[in-house]
Amino acid sequence: MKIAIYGAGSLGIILGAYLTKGGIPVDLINRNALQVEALRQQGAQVVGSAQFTVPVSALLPSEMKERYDLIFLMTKQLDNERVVRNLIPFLQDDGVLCTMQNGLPELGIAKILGESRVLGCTIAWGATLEGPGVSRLTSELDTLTFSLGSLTRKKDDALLLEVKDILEKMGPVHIEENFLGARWVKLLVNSAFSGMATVLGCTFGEVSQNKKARLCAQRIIKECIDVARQANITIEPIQGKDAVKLFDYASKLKQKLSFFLIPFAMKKHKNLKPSMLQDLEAGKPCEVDAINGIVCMYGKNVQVPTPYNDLVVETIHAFEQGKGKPGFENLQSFEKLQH
Ligand SMILES: NC(=O)C1=CN([C@@H]2O[C@H](COP(=O)(O)OP(=O)(O)OC[C@H]3O[C@@H](n4cnc5c(N)ncnc54)[C@H](OP(=O)(O)O)[C@@H]3O)[C@@H](O)[C@H]2O)C=CC1
Ligand SMILES: CC(C)(CO)C(=O)C(=O)O
Repeated sequence: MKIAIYGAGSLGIILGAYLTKGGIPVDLINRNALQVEALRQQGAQVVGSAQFTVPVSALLPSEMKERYDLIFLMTKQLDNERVVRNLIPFLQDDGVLCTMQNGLPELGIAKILGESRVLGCTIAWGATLEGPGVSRLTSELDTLTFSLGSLTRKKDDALLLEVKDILEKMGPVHIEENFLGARWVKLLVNSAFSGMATVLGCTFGEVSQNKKARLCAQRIIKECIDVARQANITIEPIQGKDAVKLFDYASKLKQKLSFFLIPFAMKKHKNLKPSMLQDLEAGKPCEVDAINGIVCMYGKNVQVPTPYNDLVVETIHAFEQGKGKPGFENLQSFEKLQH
């Protein structure tokens, strides 16, 4: 199987390093010439929770010549239509694209490639680019899990099983038949913790320790659960935890319990710094429309209000336009929503 990672940055360098180390040849493709040069000269360097360096095959998009059976898509979800259309000539006629992006990217990509040629995978671990060819694994080693699926394929589908074997060179892969439900649980985590940590300029741990920030995260989780329920989506567990059971509430008592549980649920992920915040710090636009924005869009469609998600989107877009910056002072505007 001829395989590529398209958009080998924070995540892609780490996945590429693990696959290559595990004996799966893979091309790491990136538009940034410095990255490609460093990957060629020094190899893919993983630092942080795991530390190793592996010689890899790295290419610029202009150097792509082959047609791939499987492309892992790891660019940010800002320009997906153009990126995916440009990849069509580099996919075999029966080749598939597996998007590892956050949000709900499969639906848009399926409109371009057709449902049968799109796989999706949620990644429950985190990574931060440290420099050309170097990426820091920020999650603990027992959380390097993947949730793999598609809009149409069953659990025993041969292709899903083949991709599972490939990804298991890095960590456990769960094939998810209710794949949208698996997407929604990651969307819930990203909306609440990536959203708030980006607004406040902090880590997941700091969101859950600060009671005002935790309250906002709790409300965002509740909005996601309410929207998904109204849209007939059954949210799946993540890393063995059932977010709906833990965090949905109809009574004051359950609401208090859910608030109390948040720091425990986030313990293993306390050091995560969201990729949205990393983008803002690098002066780049971020994926907020594909994360909190998607929840707001679904909310409108099913008529469930999403005021906390709306304010995250509004606040982060303001930062992108140079109005304000991430910091705990932004909690003030969220406090107004409680009245
Ligand atoms: N980082 C994380 O911890 C996690 C990220 N995700 C998701 O995974 C996806 C990738 O994230 P991440 O690895 O952080 O992203 P990065 O921005 O670190 O990596 C993407 C890389 O792709 C390059 N790129 C962008 N557009 C193109 C293009 N058209 N052609 C070739 N190369 C391109 C970028 O270059 P340039 O620098 O020039 O933009 C960048 O180096 C996102 O959807 C994110 O939400 C999911 C879980 C965790
Ligand atoms: C929070 C994290 C690292 C979880 O995998 C993530 O999805 C992101 O930063 O985009």
